[in-house]
Amino acid sequence: MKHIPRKRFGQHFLSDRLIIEGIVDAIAPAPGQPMVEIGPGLAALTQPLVERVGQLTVIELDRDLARRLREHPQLKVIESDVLKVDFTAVAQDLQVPKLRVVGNLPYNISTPILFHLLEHVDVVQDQHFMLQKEVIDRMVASPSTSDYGRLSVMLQWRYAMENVLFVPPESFDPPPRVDSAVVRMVPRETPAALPPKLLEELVQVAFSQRRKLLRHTLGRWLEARAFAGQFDTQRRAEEVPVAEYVALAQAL
Ligand SMILES: C[S@@+](CC[C@H](N)C(=O)[O-])C[C@H]1O[C@@H](n2cnc3c(N)ncnc32)[C@H](O)[C@@H]1O
Repeated sequence: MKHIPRKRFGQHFLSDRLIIEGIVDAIAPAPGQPMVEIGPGLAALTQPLVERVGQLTVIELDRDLARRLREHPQLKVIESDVLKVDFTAVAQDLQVPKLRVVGNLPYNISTPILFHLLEHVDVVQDQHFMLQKEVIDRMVASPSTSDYGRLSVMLQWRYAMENVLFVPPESFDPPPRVDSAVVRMVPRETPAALPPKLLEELVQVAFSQRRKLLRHTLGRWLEARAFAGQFDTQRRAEEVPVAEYVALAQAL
């Protein structure tokens, strides 16, 4: 039976064969690799991926799609909201130290998914995600650009990232209203040790009023914490490189 795409699940199914091949090539799956796909949908990526890896774990929220996927003998289907999936437990179940995570993500929850996976970064080998191009622009942005913000700092601290493929709306059925792209995210091997929640709070305060100088926002926050170190607050949040935010969080 034909599946009617559900808007509330962000269902835009890939239909362009060349783009699908391009994404699979960018992922470069190899036999036996432990891989997890988020939101397999109608299996546009799932099928070529599983042909190369042999076995694949997929996470799908839509009950009808999950039922179809369960008929595939090489798939292990987790029928769940991805935000509730414990990726560390998935790696333990598969008895592997690290997972490769891939997916054409539902765009309405792409940022929460990225932050959820950040909590499980220790069991991730790499991530390849299709997202709104505008979100990827923010993820990989450099300081002193309008795209540079909370997402850039929180992710660049922990991952090396690159935009690997542009994907136009016509590549999907139904087409989304925005351009898309594929990002490769590789966890950094020796990240600075610090509590992520502290960095998150600091960065949120810094970017709360991005047009103002930091002395009005972060400066006050640092004063309240009796911070006695050196940090130039005569700048705007977007002028501060990731390494300086990380060093400040470490000094607190
Ligand atoms: C953009 S579609 C991609 C479908 C397919 N991978 C493709 O490329 O054609 C997003 C998929 O994620 C699923 N999905 C939406 N919200 C989800 C959630 N919270 N957890 C897991 N899967 C979800 C949708 O049902 C849909 O299959």
